[in-house]
Amino acid sequence: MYVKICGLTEPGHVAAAVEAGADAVGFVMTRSPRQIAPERAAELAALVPGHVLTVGVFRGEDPGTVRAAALTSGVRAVQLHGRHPHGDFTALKDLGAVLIRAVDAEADLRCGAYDEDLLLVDAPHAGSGLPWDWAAIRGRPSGHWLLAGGLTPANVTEAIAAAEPWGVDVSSGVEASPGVKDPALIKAFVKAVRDARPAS
Ligand SMILES: O=C(O)c1ccccc1NCC(=O)[C@H](O)[C@H](O)COP(=O)(O)O
Repeated sequence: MYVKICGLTEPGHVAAAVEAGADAVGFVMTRSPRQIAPERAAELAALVPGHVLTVGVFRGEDPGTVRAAALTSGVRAVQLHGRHPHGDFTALKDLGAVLIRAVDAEADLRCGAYDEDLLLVDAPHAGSGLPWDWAAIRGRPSGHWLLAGGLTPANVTEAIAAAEPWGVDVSSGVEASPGVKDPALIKAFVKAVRDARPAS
């Protein structure tokens, strides 16, 4: 099961995510309590070993703005939240980055429908930390997709069993306070995911 830890802002927290065994780490470069500048994301991304995917997170920005931030930060993946048109993904293809389409459960849940490489199915308000009815989408998303929204070390086992995702993503659930990650919670989250078995 793939694990992404999102909303990292500090070198120590990036190190904690890598050490815990995360597959991907996210840097939010859009309005958020976790927002960092592309230049700061570049400093953090430089600390991440090659086997861990660095992801730049955006919401509603035009492709030109996303492209500039992705190039400055050097992230290897771009995550677009909201109802971006197909053309926004097409316009970013030549970046060579992994493209992640992040949507709520009401959207088209076929991974690849917008030429994206990965789908992320999230709560209606990204980064809110609010759980939602994960079981309601069981069997609907296709392809490689990540479940997000209100996950914590305590509930991620249940969420995986309910929705049967390919991977999971967390931000608030591994924080001591909004925007401040807790290394112990990061470690506990990754361990819980590694120990979890999707329901058969
Ligand atoms: O984290 C944010 O504040 C954020 C703001 C705007 C767009 C996206 C954002 N986060 C993206 C993520 O991938 C989060 O990890 C995901 O929404 C889950 O968040 P949470 O419910 O806090 O675990």
